[in-house]
Amino acid sequence: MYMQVKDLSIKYGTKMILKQIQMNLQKGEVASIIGPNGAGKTTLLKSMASIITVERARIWIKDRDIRSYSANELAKTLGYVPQHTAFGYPLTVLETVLLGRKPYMQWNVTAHDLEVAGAIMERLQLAEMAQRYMDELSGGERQKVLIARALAQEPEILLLDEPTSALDIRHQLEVLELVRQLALQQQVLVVLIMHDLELAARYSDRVFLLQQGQIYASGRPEEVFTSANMEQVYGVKVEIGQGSSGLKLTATLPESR
Ligand SMILES: Nc1ncnc2c1ncn2[C@@H]1O[C@H](COP(=O)(O)OP(=O)(O)OP(=O)(O)O)[C@@H](O)[C@H]1O
Repeated sequence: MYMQVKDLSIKYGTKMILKQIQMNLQKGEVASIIGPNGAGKTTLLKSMASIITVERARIWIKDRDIRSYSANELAKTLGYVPQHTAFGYPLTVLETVLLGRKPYMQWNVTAHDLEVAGAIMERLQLAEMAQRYMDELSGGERQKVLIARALAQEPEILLLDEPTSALDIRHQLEVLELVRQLALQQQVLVVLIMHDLELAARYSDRVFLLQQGQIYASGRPEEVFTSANMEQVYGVKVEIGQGSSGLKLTATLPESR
């Protein structure tokens, strides 16, 4: 097993936020975490990224407790893109992407670092804005730069918290196609938090449905996206059909007819 979450529980004050989470994740798969607002998705992803430190050996990467990784080792292994990032000082797009190379650098940016950053920026169509400042970008452009920074780390695990939330439909598909390719071609493990259930179904090999800090269901998209699960967890009526590009979910409030 490549990455494991073993019996993870997390409390804020007296409130249990995560309860006995178990996940076994393989190399090369795209896994989505879904669930209603406040279910604990971000808390789970932050624990997996070691942003939240857990007290016991609950998160394992390649059979090693995540707490035994040095910061540098972890940055080469795992890239994490949060939902929101605050920038303390002005950086250009290129400088931001190059920050992703930091775990590999000695003193200076090498030609190879520039090459890696350049290739990723080309792939995400950011090359033309390389010299622009982050605070001059649109929300979607900024989101793509942060994904590019994580990719520049050349991580084996990519954890993305709602990576497509600020993107228009074309850029959503581009980013999701890109992560699927990374999983398929470079065997990267990708874990996404997604609110768009149809996109989650389409791009994930596996889905973890969270409800009030617990995994309510997990499995292949067609196993998890059932009317019963959706109604139970989201409190909506969902008709599930087969569209041309995957599952089609039509949700209605239970009281509406
Ligand atoms: N630092 C914190 N201190 C106390 N409570 C917190 C903290 N961070 C999150 N919570 C609470 O933990 C619960 C889970 O939050 P989390 O952000 O993990 O949910 P989520 O599933 O990602 O939600 P969303 O879909 O709205 O982003 C929420 O009730 C939230 O209010």
